[in-house]
Amino acid sequence: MTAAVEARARLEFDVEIRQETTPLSAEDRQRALREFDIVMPTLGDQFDAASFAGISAPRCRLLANFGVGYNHIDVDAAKTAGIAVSNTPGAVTDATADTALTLMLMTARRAGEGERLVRSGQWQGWHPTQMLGLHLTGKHVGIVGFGRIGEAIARRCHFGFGMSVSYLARSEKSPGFPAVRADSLNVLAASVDVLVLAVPGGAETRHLINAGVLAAMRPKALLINIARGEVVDEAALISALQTGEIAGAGLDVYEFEPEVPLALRQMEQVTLLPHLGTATEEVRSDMGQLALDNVAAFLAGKPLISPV
Ligand SMILES: NC(=O)C1=CN([C@@H]2O[C@H](COP(=O)(O)OP(=O)(O)OC[C@H]3O[C@@H](n4cnc5c(N)ncnc54)[C@H](O)[C@@H]3O)[C@@H](O)[C@H]2O)C=CC1
Ligand SMILES: O=CC(=O)O
Repeated sequence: MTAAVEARARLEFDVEIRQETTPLSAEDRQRALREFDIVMPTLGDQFDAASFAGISAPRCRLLANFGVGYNHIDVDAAKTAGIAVSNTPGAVTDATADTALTLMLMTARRAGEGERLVRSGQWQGWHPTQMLGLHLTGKHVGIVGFGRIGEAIARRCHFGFGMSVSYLARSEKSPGFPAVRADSLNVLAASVDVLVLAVPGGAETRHLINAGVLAAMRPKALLINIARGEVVDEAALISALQTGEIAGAGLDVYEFEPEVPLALRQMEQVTLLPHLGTATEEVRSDMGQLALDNVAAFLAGKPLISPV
């Protein structure tokens, strides 16, 4: 956690701060539930049903997740064990939308490929048809999942790039700029130049983007994923990229994170980021402060600020 968050945590609570950056092991998770009143996990810490089942009387009463996505926590199993869950919505929205736009621009304009060329010392100089990419201005973007981040991406696309916006959502939205709700995922996939994923992870959205959806996309279209890796069938994505069914992809998240298949790493038309969505000092501080606000509210017997 950032220095400001750590300082506040130490000032207000009796804390143990884990220094390792690797995910908690099964043993660590059980110890955490057994020994602490409140645990602040993050996205690699798999609090699955087994983590709770193994403990008869956990001391833990709150999992104050550091992050908005909570697909790594079995919330039903936590609640059955008497443990509440909170997350950090809002704090992450703009930074994650910015990362989506970074991936869109980098992939559309072949920025990674261009940078690799310059770094290799092989660049021969400007010429009229060198490394031509996709002009995003005026194109059609489709957003899968029109929540906080999906809408923030759409706003950037509309106001920044004059793109037309369509989205897939469970209900009609009124974002304050033109945006059309699509009838189905396949209809959306077939009609856009860039398909951006902004749904939560979890069983309901696992492999939402499968071979069928990729086949529906236009050959010049790009897929951008800032959601969760498991939302995309990664093997199907690799195949779609290899056969030219789609033109490129920009990924911040991976199905078996942090493993990134060699096939993806070898493809020039793919932009790969190491889950950087919220990675700014300010945003990680805001996330930590919100997580601590939840802790403080919980300990004061007040309602959680952002319960899951
Ligand atoms: N790459 C990164 O570093 C980050 C990734 N994320 C991911 O982004 C996700 C979204 O975050 P927020 O926008 O804050 O959440 P949100 O809850 O505001 O938005 C998610 C939207 O997706 C919709 N949705 C869920 N299942 C759907 C489906 N099958 N079809 C269509 N719509 C569906 C929901 O109704 C909701 O409107 C998080 O759950 C997290 O997994 C969030 C922050 C950073
Ligand atoms: O992936 C990050 C999150 O906040 O969720």
